[in-house]
Amino acid sequence: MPRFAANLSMLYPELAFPDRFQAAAADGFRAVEFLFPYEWDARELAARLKGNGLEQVLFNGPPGDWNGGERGMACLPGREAEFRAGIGKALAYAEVLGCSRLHVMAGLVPQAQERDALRPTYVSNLRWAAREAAKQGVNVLIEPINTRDIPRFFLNRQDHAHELVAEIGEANVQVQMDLYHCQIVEGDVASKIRQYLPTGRVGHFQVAGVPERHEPDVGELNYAYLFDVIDEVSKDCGWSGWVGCEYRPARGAQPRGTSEGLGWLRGRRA
Ligand SMILES: O=C(O)C(=O)[C@H](O)CO
Ligand SMILES: [Mg+2]
Repeated sequence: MPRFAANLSMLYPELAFPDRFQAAAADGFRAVEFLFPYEWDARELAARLKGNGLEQVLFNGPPGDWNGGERGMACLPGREAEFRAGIGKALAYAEVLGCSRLHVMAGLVPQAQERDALRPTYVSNLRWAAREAAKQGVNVLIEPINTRDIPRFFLNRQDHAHELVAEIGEANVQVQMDLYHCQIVEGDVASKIRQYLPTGRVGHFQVAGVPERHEPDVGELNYAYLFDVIDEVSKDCGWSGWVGCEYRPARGAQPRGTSEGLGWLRGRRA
């Protein structure tokens, strides 16, 4: 059975962020992920994890000016110093949270620039981040994201991500395979799991229904089937990572809306 982690940036929206740890544990989760922890003290978050018996399995590096529309800095020439400072900050959080996966967002292709022209900057930034992360046993993850949600995002396809991982050439760089984005951009999701999971280069999965990004049992993807594929391939190749539940509960911020939407998970937990 896949192991499922609650994404606390999206689940339990009716609760204050620090209270979501307890809610996730009460719903039977043993692990969590979230996007950005930086407005919270790392020690306070570590205490929430410990107090609720939870493991932190993933979070994101600083994305640049998120409210101003930025979605990462890794591909942006001229932002290297800020990128490196952000990785330093993220790794300090990773240490305190005991987290071994860091998602580094690629960033947007600036207007009037070609994606390929940004590749050297992206590769060199990721290589630097990976070497820093390796010093504390952290894996750096890169995630293809669909361009409907994030227009002009640098990284959209699984094949592009795996090509870049090979070019970066560091053992601790892996792909965060978000099946929601994968279905929107390219489809053929089960075949892609079978193609990429055995390579050892998939570090984490994330799931959500398509197209609304609600619970996995809402929408066009058959997750019961896909979880069986992950199970089957994992057994063959010895993969033992996590599946992040990164969706917006269909019942929105209604009290207990997240918990009531977890029916899809019943009987599926490792
Ligand atoms: O949007 C996603 O799918 C993510 O996983 C990012 O971390 C946030 O954009
Ligand atoms: Mg994702």
